[in-house]
Amino acid sequence: KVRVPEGLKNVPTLSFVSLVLAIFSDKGPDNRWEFMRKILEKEGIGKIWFSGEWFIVTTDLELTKDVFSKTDLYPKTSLEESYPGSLTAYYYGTNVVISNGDVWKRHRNVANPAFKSLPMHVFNETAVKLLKVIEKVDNEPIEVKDLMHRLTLDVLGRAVFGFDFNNLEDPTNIYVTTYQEVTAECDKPIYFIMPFIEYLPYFDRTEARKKIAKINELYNGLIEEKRKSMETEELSKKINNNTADLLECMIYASKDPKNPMSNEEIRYNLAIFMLAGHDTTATALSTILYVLATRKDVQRKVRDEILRVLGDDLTPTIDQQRELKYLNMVIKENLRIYPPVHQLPRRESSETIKFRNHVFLPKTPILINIYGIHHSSKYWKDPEEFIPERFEIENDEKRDQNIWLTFGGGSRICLGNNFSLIEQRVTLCALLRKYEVSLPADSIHKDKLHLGHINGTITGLQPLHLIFKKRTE
Ligand code: HEM
Repeated sequence: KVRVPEGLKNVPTLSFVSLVLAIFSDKGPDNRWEFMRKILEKEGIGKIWFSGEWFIVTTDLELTKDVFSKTDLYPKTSLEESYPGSLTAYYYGTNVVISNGDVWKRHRNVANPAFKSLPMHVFNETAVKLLKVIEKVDNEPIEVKDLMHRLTLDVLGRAVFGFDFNNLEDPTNIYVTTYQEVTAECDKPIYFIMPFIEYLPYFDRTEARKKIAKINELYNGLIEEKRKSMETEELSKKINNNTADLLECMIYASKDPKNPMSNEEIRYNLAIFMLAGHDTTATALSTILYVLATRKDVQRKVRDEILRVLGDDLTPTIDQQRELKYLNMVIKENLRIYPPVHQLPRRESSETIKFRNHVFLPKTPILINIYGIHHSSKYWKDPEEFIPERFEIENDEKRDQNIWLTFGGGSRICLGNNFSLIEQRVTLCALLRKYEVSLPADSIHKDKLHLGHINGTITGLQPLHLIFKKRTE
């Protein structure tokens, strides 16, 4: 498979060695963009050899729009097809993120109502817990990447299936550590670069499978319990008074004979919601705190707005969130400059496709490079500058909507975008009201923020210490 297919011969080649070095030295998407920029800004498309196949990497908007609108022509690749019998396929199975056609529609129909009414009390209460943790280390550097992961795991556990991981107060409890071990094992890059090694006895992942069994036991128990509550009408009551968690909403929606869903399918969706919502929002919150710590003028302006809109409240209502116009622009610009999903999960052509003077044979893998689109000088003026005003309504409306792809696009757009935005706003309001944020003078990030590698889609971050100094109001 190393031989280049005829139709891709005239697509410029991107460096496989640079990519592997970037992955193993824990470099972020900014580093990859550096070695891809020249080709992608000029051609909009490049090819790279990876895990035994030639991939198309693109920042071209025409191709991107096609991928979003012609989902039958560019379906996602199932985990079982990409990595048959792998640990990742075993844990995440078929779910709303990785499925196509009628199967995807059924999953989306069941998951969709769950994201319509979000549990504000979970966001608010977790923000208060966060403040208590920070209070204990007042005015000393605290590692924010880990702290934000603890926060987002707690929020997800409670909002998705009513389970408190309690990671903020007790980061060493067995559910937290098992969950972290499972996700760390699933993300190990070596199994993506050389998927075949998973089948060699030396690399056997039996221990990891046992850990997955433990997490699955938790999920299965909760699913069973909630199915039972459907029989007693308890679940209907929760749905009617908007206190159901996402799992309860899914179980309720799967009552519809048009969208049946087995316990196993629901479990795969729980696993993928945790994946989709955990590192992503933690990265978003960490990078925005860095931005606020290093741009005191922005921090001051955001805080002034929060104090004006919220009055004496600690956390904002949904109506108040709409009024936080400057904060919303800062959030959007942060998500442009540091997109937590730097590359969309792989699609592949379902038939032969002609694109310009190239030919993609069926099953050609295609990756949309979000980081590249967000940082391309073809689409953005001064792309490396942090300018929240880009998102003032009049500027935002004039722009092609496909150049800000933080949450993807088309019918596969992120289901949890509001979930994450609300979580970010609530957390930031509580933090900025109470604390001044700054970067220690000796920080490794003093010249620029050093991103990192989590996996092929999600952006990581090097440890980031920030100082939270209590404000005197
Ligand atoms: C800053 C935070 C987040 C970012 C940047 C993000 C980004 C994305 C992106 C780019 C996609 C499109 C994937 C594709 O087209 O292949 C997506 C899909 C999805 N996201 Fe998010 N996401 C975030 C938070 C969340 C949260 C909190 C949840 C759930 C609790 C969630 C659930 C989903 C689901 C279920 C899909 C699949 C939608 C579908 O295919 O129908 N996301 N997300």
